[in-house]
Amino acid sequence: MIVAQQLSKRYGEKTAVDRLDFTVKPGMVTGFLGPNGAGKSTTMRMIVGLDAPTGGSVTVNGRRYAEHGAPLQEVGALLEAKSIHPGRSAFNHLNTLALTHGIPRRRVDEVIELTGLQAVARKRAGAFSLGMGQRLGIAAALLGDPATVMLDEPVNGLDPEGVLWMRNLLTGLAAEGRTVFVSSHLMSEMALTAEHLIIVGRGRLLADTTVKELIRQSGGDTVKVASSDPARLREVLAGPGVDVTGRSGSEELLVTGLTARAIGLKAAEHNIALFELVTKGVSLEEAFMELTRDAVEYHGNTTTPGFESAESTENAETVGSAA
Ligand SMILES: Nc1ncnc2c1ncn2[C@@H]1O[C@H](COP(=O)(O)OP(=O)(O)OP(=O)(O)O)[C@@H](O)[C@H]1O
Repeated sequence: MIVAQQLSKRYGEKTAVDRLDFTVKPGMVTGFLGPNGAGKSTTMRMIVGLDAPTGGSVTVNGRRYAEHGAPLQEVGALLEAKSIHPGRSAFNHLNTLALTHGIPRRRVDEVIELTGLQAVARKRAGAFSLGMGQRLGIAAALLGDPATVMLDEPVNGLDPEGVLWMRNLLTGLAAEGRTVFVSSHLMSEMALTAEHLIIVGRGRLLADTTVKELIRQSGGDTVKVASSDPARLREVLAGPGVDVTGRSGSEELLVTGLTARAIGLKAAEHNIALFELVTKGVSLEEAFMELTRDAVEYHGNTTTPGFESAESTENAETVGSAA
């Protein structure tokens, strides 16, 4: 369990982390998201005592990191690429860590196997690919069999097989009851891996929510329905918690608060012919972009081809009209 209370970090005039309050709970993967420069790495560094907060506090399993007698057994972290002596083998690197932290030798073999490094464990780490280096960093993070695991961009540099392996590893660690806190810019991957999300922008907390709820709030449960009699359909669908919008003269309505199935049944009951009935999907990426639109520090000046596609524009409208 990680608990941040009014956690803040200033670098001179720059406030990198601004009064963050959040709790990362055990038994699930929590994604830590935010645009570049939002303060994710700084927050993670403060969690493991590599940076000192200028305000507030953060604890792991009830204590500040420095107060733990055996921190590697408490929280395992993969932060930015580790500096490993290039001449040292993966095995020697892990074994030295284990020896200096009172961790048994058999655990070194276990993490080497867990991270799929058996074939290269005796090779010089300096010759490792980015993906292998990433696996070695994860092996080191898991060495102390910690109840809390924190990884900054763990899928960086991994090939598709590696990404899948990472997904299974993270969900497996969470299923064992561990606290798993992971930052990533890969929204599609986070949507598959994380259950809970903490989203920051310009150092501030923007959302502390589930993946499902974030998508729902962005209009992910909106149904588009086209019918022969939109005015009459609007009447029969009206009810508590139901919101119906549509342009005058258009056959289309956008409905929130009812499933496509419920809308279809109501329409049939009142003999209203339907031409289209679609639940509109909103991806985590779209929900994230909408939430963080005003918190992006570094804007590019090019438009991604296809981003302004009919579908995206449609979704943006849906969000607007449903709000
Ligand atoms: N040592 C430092 N000195 C001064 N400013 C810093 C320092 N470390 C970070 N910052 C600033 O603090 C802000 C937050 O940076 P941080 O690296 O925590 O963001 P991030 O969310 O991890 O970004 P990214 O997604 O790009 O890794 C940025 O504006 C950054 O420039």
